Amino acid sequence: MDVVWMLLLLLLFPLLMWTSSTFVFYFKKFFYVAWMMFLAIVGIPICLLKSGGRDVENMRIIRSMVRHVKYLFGLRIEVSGWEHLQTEGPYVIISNHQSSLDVLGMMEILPDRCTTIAKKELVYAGTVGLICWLAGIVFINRKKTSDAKSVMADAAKTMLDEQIRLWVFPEGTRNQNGDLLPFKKGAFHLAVQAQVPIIPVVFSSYSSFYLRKEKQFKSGVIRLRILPKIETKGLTSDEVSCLSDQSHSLMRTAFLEISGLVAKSNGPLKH
Ligand SMILES: CCCCCCCCCCCCCCCC(=O)SCCNC(=O)CCNC(=O)[C@H](O)C(C)(C)COP(=O)(O)OP(=O)(O)OC[C@H]1O[C@@H](n2cnc3c(N)ncnc32)[C@H](O)[C@@H]1OP(=O)(O)O
Ligand SMILES: CCCCCCCC/C=C\CCCCCCCC(=O)OC[C@@H](O)COP(=O)(O)O
Repeated sequence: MDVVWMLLLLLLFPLLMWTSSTFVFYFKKFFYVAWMMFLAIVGIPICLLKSGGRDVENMRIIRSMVRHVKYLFGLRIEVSGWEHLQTEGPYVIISNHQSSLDVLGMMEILPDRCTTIAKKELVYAGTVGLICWLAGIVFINRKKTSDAKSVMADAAKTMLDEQIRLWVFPEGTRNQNGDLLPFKKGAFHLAVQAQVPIIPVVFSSYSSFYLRKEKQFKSGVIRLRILPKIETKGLTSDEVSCLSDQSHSLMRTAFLEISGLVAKSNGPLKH
């Protein structure tokens, strides 16, 4: 009897994959999380053996372990502006944030000694949380601004002391509304406090292959554009809003361009 059920399931799986895009969506999402969890199980002992604990150098291990994942999902990543990452010393990378799939693009271009700022809930994400901690990810409590500010002020000092680069998602949350959300200020305070440049990175819209509401997850292309660095030397906290607006405007223009979208004067964005 068990064999009959097994055979039925084996037949049902390709049938569902062939006929139901909703099934494909849930299967791919499940597989993405499961595969990352599995990679983390393999990666954790490697990190521990190589560096003995929490160390930004562990990001190299994550980077090399995650690079093949795009092929499993039929995703192609096209990068432009590599030359803008040829910057010595610490800097802050800012990018838009659409989904946990951003990790794939991130690992495609992640410079050495670069870690990220993440919500504290991620540390509890099983093996993925543990490997994130081992790779020096800085966890913040978004609900307590004062705590988040002090963690980020410490990060500004650590960046300089230990020559570390930090990747921040200034929208502060995942967003797939076809445009950028207004930016939170933390990334810009961080760069000004450390007096380091900001390098904006823009991911094109995922709407041609990944739609959360419509339950669609197809093959597709992610365009990643690295923009020229923005210097912060000599700037003070008074200029943070201006810096944030300037970055937002540059990134929004690039986002629309690489996503093939046009902004209507008062209406929604259209392909
Ligand atoms: C091998 C297997 C691998 C497995 C796989 C591994 C994957 C390995 C990659 C993982 C990758 C993870 C990816 C995670 C991705 C996320 O978790 S995204 C979510 C977490 N990140 C963030 O939220 C970062 C952005 N947020 C911020 O920076 C926010 O500003 C803060 C710090 C949270 C504060 O938030 P807020 O209070 O809501 O907002 P905001 O309006 O910015 O600030 C309020 C006031 O405080 C001031 N302020 C803000 N920040 C500061 C500051 N630092 N200093 C002084 N004043 C400040 C502002 O200026 C503002 O004052 P006004 O200008 O209005 O007077
Ligand atoms: C105890 C088990 C919990 C299981 C949780 C599964 C964790 C995800 C596992 C594999 C995915 C690999 C990529 C992990 C990094 C993605 C982090 C991420 O995208 O976090 C969301 C955060 O940016 C914004 O969150 P909100 O949209 O504000 O909320």
